[in-house]
Amino acid sequence: MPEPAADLGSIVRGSLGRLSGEADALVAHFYAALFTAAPALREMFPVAMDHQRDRLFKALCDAAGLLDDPARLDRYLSQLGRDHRKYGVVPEHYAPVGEALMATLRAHAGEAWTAPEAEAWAAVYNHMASVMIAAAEEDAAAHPPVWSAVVVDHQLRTPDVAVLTVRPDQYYPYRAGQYATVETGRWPRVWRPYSIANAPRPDGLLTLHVRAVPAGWVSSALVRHTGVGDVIRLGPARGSMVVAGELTRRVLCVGGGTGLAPVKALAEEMVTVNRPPSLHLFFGARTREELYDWADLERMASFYPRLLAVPVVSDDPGWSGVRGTLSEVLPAQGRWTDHEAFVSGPDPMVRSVVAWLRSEGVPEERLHFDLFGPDGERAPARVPAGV
Ligand SMILES: NC(=O)C1=CN([C@@H]2O[C@H](COP(=O)(O)OP(=O)(O)OC[C@H]3O[C@@H](n4cnc5c(N)ncnc54)[C@H](O)[C@@H]3O)[C@@H](O)[C@H]2O)C=CC1
Repeated sequence: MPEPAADLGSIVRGSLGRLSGEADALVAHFYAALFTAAPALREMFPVAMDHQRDRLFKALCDAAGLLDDPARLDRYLSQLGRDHRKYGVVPEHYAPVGEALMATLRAHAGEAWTAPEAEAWAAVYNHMASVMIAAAEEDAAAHPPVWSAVVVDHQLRTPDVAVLTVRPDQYYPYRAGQYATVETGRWPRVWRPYSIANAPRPDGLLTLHVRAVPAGWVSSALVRHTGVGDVIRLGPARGSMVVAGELTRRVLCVGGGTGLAPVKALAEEMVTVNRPPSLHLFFGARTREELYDWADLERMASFYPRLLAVPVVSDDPGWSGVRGTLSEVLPAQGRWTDHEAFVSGPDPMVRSVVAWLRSEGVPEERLHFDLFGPDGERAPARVPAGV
C-alpha cells in the first residue's frame, strides 16, 4: 500500500496548526456537512455529540503527528479501522466523510487554501481510508465487530464502585492487562474503555471494576442501572500493557483506585504462568473504605507466596498502614530499579509514578502503562519520556 510522502506531514500539520484555535467550529462544520450529504450516517453517532467532537479532531491530529513515521501511522490507522467496525462503519462511508472533511478544511482555510494543501489532504485521507478499510476487512475474517455479554454478577463494593462479571456470547480473545470498550443499553453508541480485571479463564467470564464518575454516562449506567441478566456490548480488546513470556526479573505492580483492574489481571496471570521471582502489588485508595477489592487480593496472596500485596491509603488520617499517594510511598517501600514495572490508575498518578521510576533509572522497556486521554479514551501511543 503506498505510503504518504514525508513532506505531506509538514503541509498537513501546518494547516491543522493554523486551524487549532477553531477546532470546535471546524468539527461542527464537518458534522453538519456530513449529515447534510449523508443523513443516514447520523444514526451511527450518539445522541449527544460532545465527546465525538473532540475525538475527530484528536484522531486527525494524532494521525497527522505520525505522518513522518509510516509504520506507526499504519499501526494506529489499522487499530482505528478495526475499532470502527463496532460503529457499523463500512467502506462506502469513507467517501462522504472524506468529502465533508475536505469541504470543511477548504471553508475554514479561506484564502490560505492552496492546491498543494488540497492535494496533500486528499493523499493523506485516501491513505487513512485505505489502511482503515483493509484492517477492518482483515479483522472481519476473524472476529465479530462486537460481543454481547450478559451480566452474571454485580457487586456494589462502595457507593460508587461496582465489580461486574459478564459472560460474552462467544469466545472473547484478550490478554491479561488489556481493556475492552463497553456500551450499555441505556446509552446506545456511547462507548467507554474498562480494563478487564482477570486473566483469561476457561469459562470465558470477564470481570470489570467500574467507578461511577460525575457525568459519566457509561460508568453510572454500569454501577447504578445494571443488574444480573442485563446485556452489555463489548468492543475488541485493546492495550499494550501485557506480558510476553517468562519473567526473570522481579515485578512491581501499582494500581490506583479502579486502575487496580489490569494489574490484578496481570498479577493473576504472572503468579501462575510467567512466574517472576517475586511480585509486589501496591493497591492505592483515598480511604480504607475505597480499598474495594482488598479481600480478594489478600486471598490471592494467601495462595501465592511470591505475591506480596500492600494496601496504601492517601487521605485517611486514621489509617495505620502505609499512608500517602503511591508515588510518595514507593521510595520508602523498596528499591525498584531492577524490576519490571506495571502502573495503572488516574493519569496524574500514572505519570508521577512512571516519572519517579524513570528518575530512579528504570529503563523505558521495563515500564508498562496505558494512559487515558482527557476524553476517557486511551492515548493511542505511549507518552514519551518527560511528560
Ligand atoms: N491505566 C489503566 O490501565 C487504568 C486506569 N484507570 C483509571 O484509574 C482511575 C481510577 O480512579 P479512582 O478509582 O477514582 O482513583 P482515586 O482518585 O480514588 O485514586 C486512586 C489512587 O490514586 C492516587 N492518586 C489520585 N490522584 C493522584 C495524583 N494526582 N497523584 C498521585 N496519586 C494520585 C490516590 O491517592 C489513590 O491512591 C480512573 O481515572 C480510571 O480512568 C482505570 C482502569 C485501568
